[in-house]
Amino acid sequence: MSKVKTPYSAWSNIAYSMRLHLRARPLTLICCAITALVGVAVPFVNILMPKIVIDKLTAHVTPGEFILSVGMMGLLLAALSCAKSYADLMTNESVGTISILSHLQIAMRKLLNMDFEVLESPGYAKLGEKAGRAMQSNHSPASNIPRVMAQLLLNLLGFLTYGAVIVTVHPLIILFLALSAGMNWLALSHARKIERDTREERSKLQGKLWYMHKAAKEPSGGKDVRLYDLSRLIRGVFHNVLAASNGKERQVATGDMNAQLSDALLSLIRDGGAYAFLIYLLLNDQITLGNFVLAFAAIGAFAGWLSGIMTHTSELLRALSELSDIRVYLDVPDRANTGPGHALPSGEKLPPAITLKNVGYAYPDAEKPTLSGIDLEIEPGERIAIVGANGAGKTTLIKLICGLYRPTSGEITLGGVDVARYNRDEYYTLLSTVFQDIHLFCVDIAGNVSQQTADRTDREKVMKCLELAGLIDKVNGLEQGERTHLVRRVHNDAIELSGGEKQKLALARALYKDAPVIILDEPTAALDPIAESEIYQRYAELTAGKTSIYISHRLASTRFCDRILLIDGGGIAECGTHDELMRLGGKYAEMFIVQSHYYQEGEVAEHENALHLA
Ligand SMILES: Nc1ncnc2c1ncn2[C@@H]1O[C@H](COP(=O)(O)OP(=O)(O)OP(=O)(O)O)[C@@H](O)[C@H]1O
Repeated sequence: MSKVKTPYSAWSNIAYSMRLHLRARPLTLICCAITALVGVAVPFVNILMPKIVIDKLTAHVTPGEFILSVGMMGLLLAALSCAKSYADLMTNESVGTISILSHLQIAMRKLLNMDFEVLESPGYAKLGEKAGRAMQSNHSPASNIPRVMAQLLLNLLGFLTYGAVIVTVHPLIILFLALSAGMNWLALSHARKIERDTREERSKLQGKLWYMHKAAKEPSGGKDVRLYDLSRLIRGVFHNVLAASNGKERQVATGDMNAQLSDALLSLIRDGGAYAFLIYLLLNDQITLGNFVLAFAAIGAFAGWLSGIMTHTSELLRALSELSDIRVYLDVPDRANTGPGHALPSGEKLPPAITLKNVGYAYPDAEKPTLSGIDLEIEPGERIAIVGANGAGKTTLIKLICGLYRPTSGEITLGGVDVARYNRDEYYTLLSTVFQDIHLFCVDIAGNVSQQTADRTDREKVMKCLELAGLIDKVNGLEQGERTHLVRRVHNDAIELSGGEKQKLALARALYKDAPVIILDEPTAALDPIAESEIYQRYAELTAGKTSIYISHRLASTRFCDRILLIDGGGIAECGTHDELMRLGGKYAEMFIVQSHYYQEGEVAEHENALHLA
């Protein structure tokens, strides 16, 4: 998948984030606004108190009036502090969590429904890693946009309020403060530029580190790591990537540190200068003592508001760019037709013909197509076998027929209609498939066969399919029978199936679906010879009244098909019945003869008879 340019403006990201929180919990946004408003009101009342006390004392007001005004201020302060605590608690607890859970929900929906071709592409996986880092922690900037905005608003309000106080004392002070703030902004911009420029590279390096960490946790790879003594090699690679990643992170941290240092230095000069000027004004009777106290406190806090504006602007920009990563990942468009489609052919006894016209397919970023110029007509009810060397393109071809891939050239039709015109999910109802990589779900055996909830599962049919697939003895031997859970990571009482048993379960699943087209990609590769032979003997029964497509490396097992296709050189190199291909004396005949040497003649003949009986 090619790199996607971010199509989202800062405003669009802000609106997106607000909508997300508004939909999930509007109260959180209200609390964010309270945090900003009260966050500035509390310190303001705090700095106003000494001025009021001094003004009242110097004005010699009555004790009653003094207690009333100070008491009112105290009450106001207490009420504001309570509101602030509540709002802070709400925003701290909710904002990150809401963002993560909402994104997880959107991602789940997307991942379960998106085009398989995109899901499988490494480009999309990388987008996912980048987005994952931004959306998985409730401390990540992207998860905290409303909070960062509230903090920015708080600092802006503080800046304006305190600025107004300072301006009323003397406008020159504010000018001086603003000038030094500008210089500070330049230092912070430089730090942010470093962060932005290194972002892509840092993300790639972190992706590699996480990939290696994830791979180290996989028991399947763990075998090879131990038996081939790979740990030193892997640690070496990991160490190099880690060093490169640390280098980049240090670059960013140095930029941040320089910005902080310059902030501290400038604050010192700025505040020192402003205080000196204020003392000069007081000594020359140009301001009252009350205003001196107020402005003195305001100048001290003003620096905090200024650096708050800069820090939170910078954080917001970073959060918005992280949010773009998340949105790019979640918004990858689907090409498949998920809306209303052409009506599926119905009423026919047999499934409709599947036709491939000059079909070609190149994997994303591949130098040359894996398949090209494929012309094929699969007749209704025909039994097709696909054979060929490793990597010839057999699985790719069936994924094209399944609609999991879209041809990069040519067209595939079902009943004369381009399959892209059917609604994707309706088209999938026509297919029962067993692929080489079998995925079991964390439900019971019956649910894994029916792919339905327990109340919608036909248990009798499940048992029948398990019997046809050769798994019934195993299931009957289990204490909980077909109600036994699978996937031990999820259920403590689950059982683990062997490779061959998984394959039988996948076949039972395909049989339960009972779709008009059955597609099997090496469905017996992990089966023992007796189980494999039983499947061959039942093949006619299993595929009766259906179109079937069957990939196998066991050439003897493909002889019971109506037609055998040999895939070679990116196309159909040979096509015909077993006898026709043997007479042709081409690659199929060569492969068959080589393979048959490993079987005793009698065994092959016996096998052949069994298949013809089926
Ligand atoms: N997801 C993918 N991305 C890129 N290239 C792929 C992908 N899947 C397969 N290929 C490439 O396409 C070619 C055909 O692969 P395919 O899986 O269709 O072969 P096959 O004939 O089924 O092989 P086997 O007999 O080993 O199962 C191979 O060279 C493989 O490297």
